[in-house]
Amino acid sequence: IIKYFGSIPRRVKIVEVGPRDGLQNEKTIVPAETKIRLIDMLSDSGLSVIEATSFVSPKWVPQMADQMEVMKGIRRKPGVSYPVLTPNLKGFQAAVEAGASEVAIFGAASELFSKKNINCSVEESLQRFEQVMVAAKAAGVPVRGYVSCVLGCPYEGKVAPAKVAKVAKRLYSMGCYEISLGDTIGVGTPGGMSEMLEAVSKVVPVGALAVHCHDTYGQALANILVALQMGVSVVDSSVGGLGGCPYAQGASGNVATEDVVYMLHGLGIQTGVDLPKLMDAGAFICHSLNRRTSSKVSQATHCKL
Ligand SMILES: CC(C)(COP(=O)([O-])OP(=O)([O-])OC[C@H]1O[C@@H](n2cnc3c(N)ncnc32)[C@H](O)[C@@H]1OP(=O)([O-])[O-])[C@@H](O)C(=O)NCCC(=O)NCCSC(=O)C[C@@](C)(O)CC(=O)[O-]
Repeated sequence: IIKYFGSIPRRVKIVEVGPRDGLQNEKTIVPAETKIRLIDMLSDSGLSVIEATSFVSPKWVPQMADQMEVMKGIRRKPGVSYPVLTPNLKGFQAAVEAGASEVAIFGAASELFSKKNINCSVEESLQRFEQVMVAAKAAGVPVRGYVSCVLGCPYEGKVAPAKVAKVAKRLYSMGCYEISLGDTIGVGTPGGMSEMLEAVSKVVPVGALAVHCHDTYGQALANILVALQMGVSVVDSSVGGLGGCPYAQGASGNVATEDVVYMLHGLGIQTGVDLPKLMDAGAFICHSLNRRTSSKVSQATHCKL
């Protein structure tokens, strides 16, 4: 199959963001033991990166206030990393205290989104991230970088690829080992995705890029396929298609991990993920939230039962 898809990778790393991005927007507080069980089920499914929680202000995101309990409660599987979000030095220090061995800083290509999400300008955020980076380097903690609003902003509308490239380059230059490009509100199309990736891959090696697609307009899988064709081999997704950013109203969940895995396996791409076990994790969390899964693959499979 692969010959029809250009330079599509043979193996893809999936970064599971369900326990963090998936749950951060839930209005009812999800008990820490449910989050811990979810993370353990996800690691049992073969996922190698599971974003566990975030060390942000509990006033801003109350759902993540149990970050310490979650980090202490999970069963750490060898070979699996459990990164956490840290917006500033305070968050970084708390994360390390909780035993985090990898963190992520999160910036945006849009000024207004940056202000709404982390209460500072893009430039101020990059200065804060520099401080986190210095501390992380001293502690030997790898840092991933996010850029939000790469294909559109809920407050500013269209975002120019050059703006995305500028922030991505800064994060990469300060030492992030990977830059995740977030279509925060899921407005992108394959055309916009390819244009944006073309601009970013001129300043950050494509091997250090990840895509993070929300599925608001039903374009996420198509956008991911384009990214794969352009050489990207890291994809963020959320089990059950849970999620949304509390500071991006109207944004639906991330693309469902089950659907990404199904597509990748159909392309002959290895992920290391056991799809039935992953679907069990999705069923567990959707049942706990009393919610129908947004994964098309899980919906179709359950219809057949
Ligand atoms: C960044 C801040 C903290 C600035 O918030 P601020 O109010 O400007 O912070 P501050 O430095 O002025 O401090 C105010 C209070 O917050 C406390 N504080 C300060 N820092 C921390 C911390 N790390 N952990 C816990 N507490 C903290 C600090 O101690 C103080 O407490 P008080 O004296 O009032 O009791 C705030 O805006 C915040 O927490 N924002 C997080 C928002 C968030 O988590 N959004 C969702 C994640 S991003 C996302 O989902 C997008 C992504 C990554 O998935 C990709 C995509 O889809 O695009």
